Amino acid sequence: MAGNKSKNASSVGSKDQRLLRREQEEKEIAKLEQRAATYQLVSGSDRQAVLFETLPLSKRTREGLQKAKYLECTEIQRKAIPLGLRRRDILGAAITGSGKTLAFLIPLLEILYRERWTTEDGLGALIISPTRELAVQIFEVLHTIGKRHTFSAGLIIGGKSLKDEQERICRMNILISTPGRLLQHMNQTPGFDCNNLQVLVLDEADRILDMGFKRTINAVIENLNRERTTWLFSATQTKSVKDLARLSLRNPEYVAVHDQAEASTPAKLVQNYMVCELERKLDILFSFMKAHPQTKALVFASSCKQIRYIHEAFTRIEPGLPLLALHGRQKQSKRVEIFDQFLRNKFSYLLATDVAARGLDFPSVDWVIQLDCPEDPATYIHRVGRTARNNAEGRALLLLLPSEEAGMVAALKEKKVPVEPIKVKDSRTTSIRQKLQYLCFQDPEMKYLGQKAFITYLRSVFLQKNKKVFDVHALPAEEYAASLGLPGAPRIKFNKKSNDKNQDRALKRLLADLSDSEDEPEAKRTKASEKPVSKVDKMFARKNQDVLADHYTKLIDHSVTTADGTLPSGTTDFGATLPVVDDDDDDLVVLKRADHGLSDDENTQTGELTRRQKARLRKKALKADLSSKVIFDDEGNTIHAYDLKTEEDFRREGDISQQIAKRLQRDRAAVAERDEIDREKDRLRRQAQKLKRKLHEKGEESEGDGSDDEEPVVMLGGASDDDNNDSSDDYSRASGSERTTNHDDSGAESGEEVVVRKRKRSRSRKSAREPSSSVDEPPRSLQTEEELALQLLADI
Ligand SMILES: Nc1ncnc2c1ncn2[C@@H]1O[C@H](COP(=O)(O)OP(=O)(O)OP(=O)(O)O)[C@@H](O)[C@H]1O
Repeated sequence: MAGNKSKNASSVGSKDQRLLRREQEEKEIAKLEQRAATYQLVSGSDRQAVLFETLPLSKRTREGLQKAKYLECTEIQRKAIPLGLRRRDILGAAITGSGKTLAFLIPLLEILYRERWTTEDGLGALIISPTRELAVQIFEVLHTIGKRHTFSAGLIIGGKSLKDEQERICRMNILISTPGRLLQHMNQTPGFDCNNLQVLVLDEADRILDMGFKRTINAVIENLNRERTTWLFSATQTKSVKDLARLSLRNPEYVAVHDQAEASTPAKLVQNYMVCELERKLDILFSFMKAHPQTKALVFASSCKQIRYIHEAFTRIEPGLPLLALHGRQKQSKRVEIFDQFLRNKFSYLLATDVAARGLDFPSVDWVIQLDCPEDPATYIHRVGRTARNNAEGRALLLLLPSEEAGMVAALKEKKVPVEPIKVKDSRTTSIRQKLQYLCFQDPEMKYLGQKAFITYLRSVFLQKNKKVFDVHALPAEEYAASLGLPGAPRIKFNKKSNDKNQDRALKRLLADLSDSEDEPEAKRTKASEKPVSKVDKMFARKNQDVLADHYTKLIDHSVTTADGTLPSGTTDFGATLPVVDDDDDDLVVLKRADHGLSDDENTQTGELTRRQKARLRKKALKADLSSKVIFDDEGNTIHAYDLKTEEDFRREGDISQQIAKRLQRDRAAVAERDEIDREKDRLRRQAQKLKRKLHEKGEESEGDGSDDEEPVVMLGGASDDDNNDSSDDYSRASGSERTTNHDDSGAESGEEVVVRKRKRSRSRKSAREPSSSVDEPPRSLQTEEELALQLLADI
């Protein structure tokens, strides 16, 4: 009784507490609404450092920030948060590493809090990220600062079971997702409703809005309500009116922190470029790594295949190097593992494609090395932005080919990127060519990787739009191949018909294939889902290329031509070892059908006729003599099967009505005879089937007559020579196996052979149970009966 009393008292107490808390929160929300409006007025001209404490933020958010030791706003936060709190649409642009993530996460939490959002209200905020890794990172920041809030948040990035996600997704208040997976849920998850959405955030907005995601994002936006608030953030923000119209932004505020700044890259980032020949790139990279063992660096290359090759080769040459590799062709679990490892490592080199170029916040990266020229200044800015983050120092090195220097340096300067040239010290560069050659010679797998790296690099250069910077014909293919340790340059033929449209399509594919985030599903889904790798890739997926080489040499044209029909400079014919075959118009390489050197005339002279020639002869013969049925001999000569009788021939044979009567009589007799045969066949077939049934029953009986310790093993499969060899005979005989050949009803061998093996056969028991046949009819063995049945069936 007393216990009940105290229970009641405590439940009343907690109810009171809840009510009290609710009341306090209501008061807080009212105050926050008011302060947010006033704060905005004051903060416009305020250039002083701003503490999070002073912003009109809820107690829960402030506690989360304090716990994570975020005390003072960065500039983009100072400018964007107040606007966000007022639910204005925002276009936020600020240099890499300047804190854009908090600039949207804080107001997002606040808006939902002020809306008193609960699980029942469904999805309140949606953040879209171009890559899985970035989505994970945003989720972690949200988790850190939103700890005190009660919203449910989910990460939807693919690479996991769709079903598991489907179960959770409908309960989420905040979702962080990659575009493709999000659309998949919009299409496939019942009850996933985004109609109540309050805030939509596109992180790395220019990337999400570019052609790689265009159709996906358009489809996603169609599923969203228009009354939402939309925020776009990036270090290289889009100002395209078209993009903004697509998102139905309402009078957006453009918050650009570094617009007036001297540089569009972090102030403490030292940036250099080095001009070097293509064939020296790996030597330079290797020498750099040897000279800087205690460094945390990110190395960017254009394609997954290059990353794989360099990673594999360098770890074999110098096993002590702390090397990691990250690219979009890895499994999600592997990607997460590598990401975490690089995050934790103090000294390490991470070889990566552009999957790591945007947004990722690895702590204390000292160097960013760009082995291959980036696609454009925006990509450059994001790549180098992995270092010198949040006011820290950092260094960036860009390797440029002589043909790329003028165009790229000019483009970078135009985008306010202060990059200075430095020279390679030959004396400090070690050549690893011989080591790579040895590796490729020793291990076909390495050679195969090298060939793939070669092809994808050339392809990436060919597909680049900016032809002022990227000139595939200026590449020294043979020397580059040698620098990868290959015995020669794989032959590539560039398609003449490659126009702008084709180039666009190909570039889309390249984006999926090379820069390769699996979260760039559009390119994958548009074509790549049916065609996940190009024909070139498939070709190179063959590991026995050398075996095929001779054959393919005949199939391909030996004159390597380029788009303008000339030989690319420095390209040599190494096609025999590495034929590249592709007949897609928009693909980089095409197959030229082989001229087998066999002309019709030559063949005729040899006296052998091709099938086509025979067909032609037949056609000719038919045309020449349509009145007679002709058949053909092997050489295609016509033979008249029968000649038509003329009326005169017919009359000469006697009275016409008599001839007809005779003919009828003959036909009737033939029909009767045929009927008799059919009846007999029918009888035999029934008899055979009956016999077969009996046999079957007997067979089952004899199989089943073993004791419990009998263990039949049934193996099904086509008869092979091996089945007749000694060992298999031994096996079957010694173990008392019986071999029967299955036949179909027509008596033909079905090709399916059943070997029934019994480990133990109790002969005594079997004979005891076998029905004793009548005395005058000796018992027919299973085999004899079967043979009889088969004979009967064959007769039919
Ligand atoms: N107010 C702050 N005080 C201290 N550190 C902060 C603050 N805001 C952000 N940071 C830190 O700065 C780093 C960079 O932040 P963030 O990743 O948000 O940058 P970003 O602008 O989104 O970069 P990118 O353009 O590369 O995506 C992170 O490590 C983050 O924890």
